[in-house]
Amino acid sequence: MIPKHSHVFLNMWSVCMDPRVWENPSEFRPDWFLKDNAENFDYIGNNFQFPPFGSGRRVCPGLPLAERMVMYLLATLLHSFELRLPKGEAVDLSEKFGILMRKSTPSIATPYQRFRSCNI
Ligand code: HEM
Repeated sequence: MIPKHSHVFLNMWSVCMDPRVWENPSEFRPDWFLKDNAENFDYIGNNFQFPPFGSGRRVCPGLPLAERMVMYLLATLLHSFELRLPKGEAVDLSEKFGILMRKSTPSIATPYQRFRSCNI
């Protein structure tokens, strides 16, 4: 386990995929972040296990806005639209390494409105 206040330079992104920190890091396991576990995954920049917003002097200044809005935006989108892939296609989660981690195959999905009265 990496010490909480390590002064060793860490590559922020590789630590998110480090099996010493995360058991089976490539697995999609949203339960890691459920309420009971949430306090273990502080993301405000003091804990290097999970630094999605960076850390230190250049930590993301949009964190408080993102924290309030991302869940709301995502929930609204998923509530209002069903996203369908082209027939016969599956989502490919393989990654392409770079400054930003990208999907190696982009997914193209079509949003279908779930409710007739939906205005967004
Ligand atoms: C889920 C949403 C977001 C994520 C994951 C995110 C992530 C990041 C990360 C990783 C950095 C680099 C931090 C570092 O160098 O240590 C950064 C920087 C930055 N972010 Fe965000 N960000 C998000 C949303 C936002 C929003 C909503 C805003 C503005 C409204 C914003 C504005 C900025 C700015 C201006 C910087 C540059 C800070 C600097 O270099 O001093 N971000 N962000």
